[in-house]
Amino acid sequence: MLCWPRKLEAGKTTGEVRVISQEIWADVLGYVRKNISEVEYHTWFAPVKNLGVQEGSLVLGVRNSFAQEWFRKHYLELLEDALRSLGAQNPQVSFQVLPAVQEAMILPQDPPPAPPPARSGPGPRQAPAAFPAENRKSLNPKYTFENFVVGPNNNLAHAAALAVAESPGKAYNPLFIYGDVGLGKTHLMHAVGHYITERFPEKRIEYVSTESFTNDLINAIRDDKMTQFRNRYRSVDLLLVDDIQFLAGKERTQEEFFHTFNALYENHKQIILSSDRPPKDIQTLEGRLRSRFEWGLITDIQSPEYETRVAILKMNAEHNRIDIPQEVLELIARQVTSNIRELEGALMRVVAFSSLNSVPFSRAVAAKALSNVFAPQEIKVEMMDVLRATAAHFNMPPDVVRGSGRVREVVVPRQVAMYLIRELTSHSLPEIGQFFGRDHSTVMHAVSKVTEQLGRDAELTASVDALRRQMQAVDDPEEGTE
Ligand SMILES: Nc1ncnc2c1ncn2[C@@H]1O[C@H](COP(=O)(O)OP(=O)(O)OP(=O)(O)O)[C@@H](O)[C@H]1O
Repeated sequence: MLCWPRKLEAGKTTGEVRVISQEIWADVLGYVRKNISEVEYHTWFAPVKNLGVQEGSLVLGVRNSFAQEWFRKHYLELLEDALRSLGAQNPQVSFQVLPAVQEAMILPQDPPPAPPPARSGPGPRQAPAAFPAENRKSLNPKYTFENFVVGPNNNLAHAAALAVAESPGKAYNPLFIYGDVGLGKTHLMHAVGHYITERFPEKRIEYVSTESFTNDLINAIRDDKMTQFRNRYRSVDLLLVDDIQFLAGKERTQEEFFHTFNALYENHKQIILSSDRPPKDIQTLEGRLRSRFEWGLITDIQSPEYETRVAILKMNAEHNRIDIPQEVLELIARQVTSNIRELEGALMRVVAFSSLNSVPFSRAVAAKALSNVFAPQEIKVEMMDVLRATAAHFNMPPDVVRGSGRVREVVVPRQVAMYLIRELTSHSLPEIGQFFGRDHSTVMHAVSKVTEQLGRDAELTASVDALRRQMQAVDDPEEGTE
């Protein structure tokens, strides 16, 4: 059966499980979609609701008993394969017929069963009801200033965005933010949108990618609806345009955008543009547009340094109510260095892996979860790793194992930890002694005591074996973690 951590089972109705299982669900849908026809996918999978994990099984809500039977017969294996591809060893899936009311209640929280987007910008998520109806379509509720971690890599862009949010149309117009993929340009633009929406609910905001702007224009020309097109873009108070570099080489779109820009600018409406490069490096961009892009403020976002990456992971984990040790976040932050979207993906991968295999978070588990995606780094076993793993194995806090207690329940884990540190690290007896606040002869005694018991005491042998396997997965992420 598919095992999930007890923590998750216990809280199966909480947001925590839903968040985790939704991450898994999005991947499952991606897998399914690759393996069946589009018609089949839309007929059967689009209406399915992910109900989360219950008693170790991924529960899917279907519309009626016919669909339930159909899924059991035709898609069970495919769904199990999908979970296996995510690292589940004994996947289990079950189907529940949804009462009409429940179905309606679940809808707003579920991820859209859409195909993976060509570029992973903000998805078409549902926004809280408090959003003004017009703006909510285009702004991602997660992309707010509160959820944006400020570091040396982005503090100028952040300050400029905040200034614009406080005085739209007055501070810097246009604000031009550039930087590599996945570094937070869209997030900052949306943050300005949210800020303005909250303070001035009557203001109209339009967020659009350059690609959508181009497509809208093509459709408007085709359908003879240029007036509507112009009204739409020229009547807003804040225009956010993503990936403006894609204007390059599109003369008609550039022409139309030029007039949109002028209309807004002359009326003191705020424009924010994002791009992967500064205006001067966008080839085949008309000079008059380039110079307008340079009228306001041009600011860039760089790759985040280590501390900012850890802070982003921490905020993400807290946001999703995932209790994950700092050292695991640090490992992920060392593994993924240049793209925040990938950084968040890596965190979710570790969460899904640990959840699907019912193993607690640890550096070893994180290394294994990420080994297929990122080149495995050399991860050395440290004394602290062994102490933490041993303490968790015996269900007690690390400080107690390292403390002065003399009862057998504490002494055995302490001796096991000393034995494993001696075996798995290159630390000397005095160093290990110092780590435990003891003399080297105590460590020597512990090592010989455990050696003596191995093979004789089945329980102790099983504990040492399990911990050794877990620790060795740190050195060799390809090793099993069970
Ligand atoms: N400083 C930050 N703090 C918290 N989350 C961030 C930060 N920067 C980026 N992110 C997150 O990283 C992900 C990618 O960010 P975003 O989509 O804004 O990148 P982008 O620069 O617009 O990328 P692209 O060029 O692909 O459009 C988002 O989930 C966003 O919330």
